[in-house]
Amino acid sequence: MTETGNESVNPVIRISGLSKSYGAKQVLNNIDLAIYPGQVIGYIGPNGAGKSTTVKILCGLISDFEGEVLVNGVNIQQDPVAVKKMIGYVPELAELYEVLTPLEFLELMAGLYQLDPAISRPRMEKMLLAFGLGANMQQRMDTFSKGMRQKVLLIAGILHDPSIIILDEPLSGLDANSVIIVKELISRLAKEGKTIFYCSHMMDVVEKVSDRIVLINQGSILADGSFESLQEQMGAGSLERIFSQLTATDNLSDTASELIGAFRKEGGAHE
Ligand SMILES: Nc1ncnc2c1ncn2[C@@H]1O[C@H](COP(=O)(O)OP(=O)(O)OP(=O)(O)O)[C@@H](O)[C@H]1O
Repeated sequence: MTETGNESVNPVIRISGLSKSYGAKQVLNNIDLAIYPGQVIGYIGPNGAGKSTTVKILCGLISDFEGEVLVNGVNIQQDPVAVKKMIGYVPELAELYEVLTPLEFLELMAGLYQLDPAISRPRMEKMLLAFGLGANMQQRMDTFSKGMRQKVLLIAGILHDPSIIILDEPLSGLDANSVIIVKELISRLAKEGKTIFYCSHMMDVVEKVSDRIVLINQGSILADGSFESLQEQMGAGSLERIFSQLTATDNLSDTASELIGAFRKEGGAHE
């Protein structure tokens, strides 16, 4: 399956022969991937496939790997600081310095990115308001719900207006209205030419927001293309179905029966 997107321009991210082992365990196996400006990449795969490891390498958090990663032509192993400035990373779970208010935390982040307060302050206030956190700007974050924290993380990740945004399960804990806002935000950022690398297990959302889906399993790319092209190749309707066709080793219905069976005594009586 092939890449999609504007291949007449240089890729924003070029990954060549990327392999990574933890001790004796190889978790990424010779990955090649070229990602183009404005693409929304849905990066999917089963638990343990190697998604977070790829993301950590792209964000410069893991530097001991084989192969080459170029971000806008900059080699990440040679100049990780330059690459970090181009990338916004929104992790699923992160330390938020919970004794701070969202404004204090975002100002700290803006300082790390060396942003001009005249630009960053109104930007963070507008985003907090848009996410319905206007009344909580001066409230310590240890009183925040999971979804409220996730919104602050999201704002922190895009505050410096990066050209590449890496989102790791960004919708985790968000309510239905906030999910709509984030999906809309992703599509508008992509229209502005930003490149989005979106990791998620929520197949229905990946199907809708991504214009290119890359599926990895056991550290290798199994599929790469638009949702429509994957549908055509696999003869399957939903991304959930395509995912399980490509990655499930067992019959999932039998597995569910086994799990239910674990709650029953021999002979079928319920505990
Ligand atoms: N620091 C580490 N030390 C040793 N093994 C690790 C380490 N981090 C990850 N692994 C292993 O590498 C493999 C890939 O992990 P990774 O976190 O990249 O998967 P993932 O696709 O993000 O999974 P999930 O969907 O469950 O988050 C797994 O087998 C995991 O156990």
